Amino acid sequence: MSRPELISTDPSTGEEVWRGAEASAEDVAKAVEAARAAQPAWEARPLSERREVLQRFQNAVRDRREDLARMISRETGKPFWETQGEADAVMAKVDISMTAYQERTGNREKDGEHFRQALRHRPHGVLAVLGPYNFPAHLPNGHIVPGLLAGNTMVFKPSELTPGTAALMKECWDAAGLPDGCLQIVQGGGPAGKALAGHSDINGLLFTGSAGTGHALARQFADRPDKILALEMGGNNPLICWDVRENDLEAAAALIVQSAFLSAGQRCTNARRLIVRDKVHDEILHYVNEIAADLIVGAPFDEPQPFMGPVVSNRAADVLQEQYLNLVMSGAKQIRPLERPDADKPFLSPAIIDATNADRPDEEMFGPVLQLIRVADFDAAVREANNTRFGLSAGLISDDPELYERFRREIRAGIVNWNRPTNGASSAAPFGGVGDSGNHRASAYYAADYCAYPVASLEHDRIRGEIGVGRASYGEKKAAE
Ligand SMILES: NC(=O)C1=CN([C@@H]2O[C@H](COP(=O)(O)OP(=O)(O)OC[C@H]3O[C@@H](n4cnc5c(N)ncnc54)[C@H](O)[C@@H]3O)[C@@H](O)[C@H]2O)C=CC1
Ligand SMILES: O=C(O)CCC(=O)N[C@@H](CCC(=O)O)C(=O)O
Repeated sequence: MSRPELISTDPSTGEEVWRGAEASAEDVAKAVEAARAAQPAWEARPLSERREVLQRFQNAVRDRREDLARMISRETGKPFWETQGEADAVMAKVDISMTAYQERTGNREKDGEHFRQALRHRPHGVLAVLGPYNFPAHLPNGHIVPGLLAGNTMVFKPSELTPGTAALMKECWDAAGLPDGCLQIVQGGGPAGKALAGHSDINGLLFTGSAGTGHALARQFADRPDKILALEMGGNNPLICWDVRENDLEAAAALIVQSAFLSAGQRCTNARRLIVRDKVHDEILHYVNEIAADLIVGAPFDEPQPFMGPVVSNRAADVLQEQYLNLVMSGAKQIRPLERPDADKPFLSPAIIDATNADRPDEEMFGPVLQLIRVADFDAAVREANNTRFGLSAGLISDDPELYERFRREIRAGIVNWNRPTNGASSAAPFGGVGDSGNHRASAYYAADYCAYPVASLEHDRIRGEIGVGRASYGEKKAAE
């Protein structure tokens, strides 16, 4: 029986980018079976050999850096300057994961008087990875590299919007000599993801995507405490701007614009809510508006390069327009409207809306919309910042270090920044959130933790056994000594 086709298209032109077959449930089962068959030999290889494969993968990505960046730009619409950065992040992940593996999950032995204590780590076995579209190479790679390094084999289902990027990454692994079966790609959307997540022979699932899908997966895994489930989900991220000196206003506005509109607002770490002191910060708004008006929105390979491209699809643009309209209808005031110059294309302008007196649903608006919220004092600002079921990233822009001390202590989020954008997190630090942003299995530097489990041992080279207190002859033995 022929399989349904999966086609990815360039959001900025509508042109076809990649075409292939969508995996059926049987294909998913075969992929898991192949990964299972390959796992013991991969784990048995010395760590040095697994590291060499990873380093060859890094070289293969270096050789194809531009191809990879082009493919990501074509499938997502992200500007070429940005996707070259994503290709670099893919390469950088290898060294960072090797350091993290040693530091977080390395082996240790300690000799005592009566026995040796050892701590070693073992891979879980076969791990499934479900990837998002917005960083289709870097984020799944952030699970795959540490997973393979720890000795797992992996089955990766990329986003249905970015199959070509996953296929190209696989070519890099093949060029690196990763043994057959160690990384299986299954292409498809929700149904393929469900089949993979529900397969009885995976040992765990590493997910990056929306909170809605993450909740569905948590329900699917509810009765499987034996399987590892790492959920990296979205946010409704706050950025407080407070007590900024006159001279710093323009710089503050640049931080706000970058936080809100980088990647056309399609980063989980983008600021969604800008919280300011009632009336006082109108100058900031003036600068934010001025910079936002100056941002180039364009196709990925345009010259000069755009600041941001389209959102990923017409469907995504429709959803955002609807969410925006709902805010307007519920009382929000437009400061910069959300515009879509061509109704058949998903290019959106950066939008700012005063939502202070609106009914604001605590949902992630995954696009270039920044909601302004005015409050009376800093207590109210922090309360508003924490007024969300999510807790991924949060930022404070202020010249006052004491305010930052308070903010850092009182805010609930996994990424908390001061006078830096809310996005652009480092892979050399843990990356994850609280609330509906994750399930306490931070990724990036801490990905090593969910890719292996600890085994603690008490050991002796020779057999030494004795029953002491409680054995009838113990007293006599003691007396004889
Ligand atoms: N916390 C983090 O590290 C990050 C979170 N994200 C979040 O990801 C979202 C954007 O990515 P999307 O691709 O739109 O997310 P999504 O949740 O729609 O899809 C993610 C993956 O799950 C699959 N999937 C969808 N429904 C499924 C189901 N019922 N069962 C199994 N698999 C299913 C998709 O095919 C895709 O591979 C945003 O919410 C963003 O905040 C994105 C990047 C980083
Ligand atoms: O996973 C890592 O290595 C670091 C985290 C990271 O790259 N975060 C990015 C965006 C991820 C996203 O929003 O999709 C960032 O903080 O900008």
